[in-house]
Amino acid sequence: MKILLLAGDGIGPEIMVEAEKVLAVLALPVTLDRALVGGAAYAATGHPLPPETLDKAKAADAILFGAVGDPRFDNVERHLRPEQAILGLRAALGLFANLRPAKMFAGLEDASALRPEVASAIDLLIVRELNGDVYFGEKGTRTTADGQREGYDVMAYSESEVRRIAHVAFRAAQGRNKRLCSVDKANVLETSQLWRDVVIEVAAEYPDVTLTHMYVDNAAMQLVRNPGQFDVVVTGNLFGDILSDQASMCVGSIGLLASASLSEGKQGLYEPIHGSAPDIAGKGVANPLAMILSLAMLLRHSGGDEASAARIETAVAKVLADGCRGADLGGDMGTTALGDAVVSALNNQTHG
Ligand SMILES: NC(=O)C1=CN([C@@H]2O[C@H](COP(=O)(O)OP(=O)(O)OC[C@H]3O[C@@H](n4cnc5c(N)ncnc54)[C@H](O)[C@@H]3O)[C@@H](O)[C@H]2O)C=CC1
Ligand SMILES: CC(C)CC(=O)C(=O)O
Ligand SMILES: [Mg+2]
Repeated sequence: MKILLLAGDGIGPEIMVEAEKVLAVLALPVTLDRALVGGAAYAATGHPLPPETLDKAKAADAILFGAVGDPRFDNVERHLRPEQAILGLRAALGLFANLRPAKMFAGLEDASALRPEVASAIDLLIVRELNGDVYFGEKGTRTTADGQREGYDVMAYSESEVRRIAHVAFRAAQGRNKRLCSVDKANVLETSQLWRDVVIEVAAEYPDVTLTHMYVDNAAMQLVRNPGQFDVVVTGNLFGDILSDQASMCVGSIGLLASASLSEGKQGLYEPIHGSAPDIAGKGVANPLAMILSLAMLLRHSGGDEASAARIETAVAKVLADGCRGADLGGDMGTTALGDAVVSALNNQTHG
């Protein structure tokens, strides 16, 4: 398997080092390559997603992605901002299905933003559509009749876009607890009414899955009130982006949530759900566990290597159960120490 490592900027390179250490311990028959992306690529080449990076991404079986978003370049033209690199990769590679699992790790209940007895029930999967919605609709600024500037971003979903993400979500629910909650804003948005109609059509093919619908404002509230009610949640790009950051604090930290971005084929991009965290970049305190868990998702989904994925997840669970905590979880372990702890847990597995 050819894996492309795109560390990016901010904390991206710091956490990528820890994932590479984990990969080295597993000693798998993989070929690694690297390329610049985001702020690092913009600084070196004047573009956040240079052609050579895109070519390498297209040729890879899987991409492990750190993060992009460098405030030094916040004021460059929008299409050259570091964040455009990840949006460009998602579009160019057809990565329409973003899987964002959130599960409570044993022993971490005290770190949740919720009461421990509420948090302990969390085991959900957000299936976020990743190629459409306001992020990819027509956008711009125009002048209103009364001479003001007005910004606009068109929210649009076609039937086929909704259908293909609905199938991913129903299949995921079949492999879990057979409950799917579709989150929309169908009381207000035409896009959401079509979304809901198509999801209901697709449901006919999955009679073993119980489908419910929830408005996104209620979903945000229910995620905090009673997150244990959710099994699989399917939603659009914007709502999924927001709800998954919220879900991360329900299980303790944004530094724990991994994701897989999948296309119709076997290729996938794997990244933590968080961004480049400029406020802590360079300080050695970023939590690398979401990055390491993203590697596990890569090995499972693109590599078909369930055993190695499970080993990594078991090692991370062990490290957390042993009380290892970074600053985000109220502890004092740095990025390197946390990566070392996972490596050590993996080595101990190997040696019985
Ligand atoms: N896929 C990507 O590369 C993404 C990029 N971004 C970009 O990242 C930049 C920063 O965005 P923010 O809104 O600040 O979101 P962020 O997710 O980077 O950070 C939000 C907060 O969470 C903390 N945090 C994030 N990851 C952490 C980790 N692994 N360990 C400990 N603490 C962690 C940060 O220190 C910060 O206080 C922006 O330029 C944004 O556009 C945001 C989300 C995703
Ligand atoms: C840079 C953003 C478009 C990405 C984001 O916030 C996310 O995918 O979670
Ligand atoms: Mg986000």
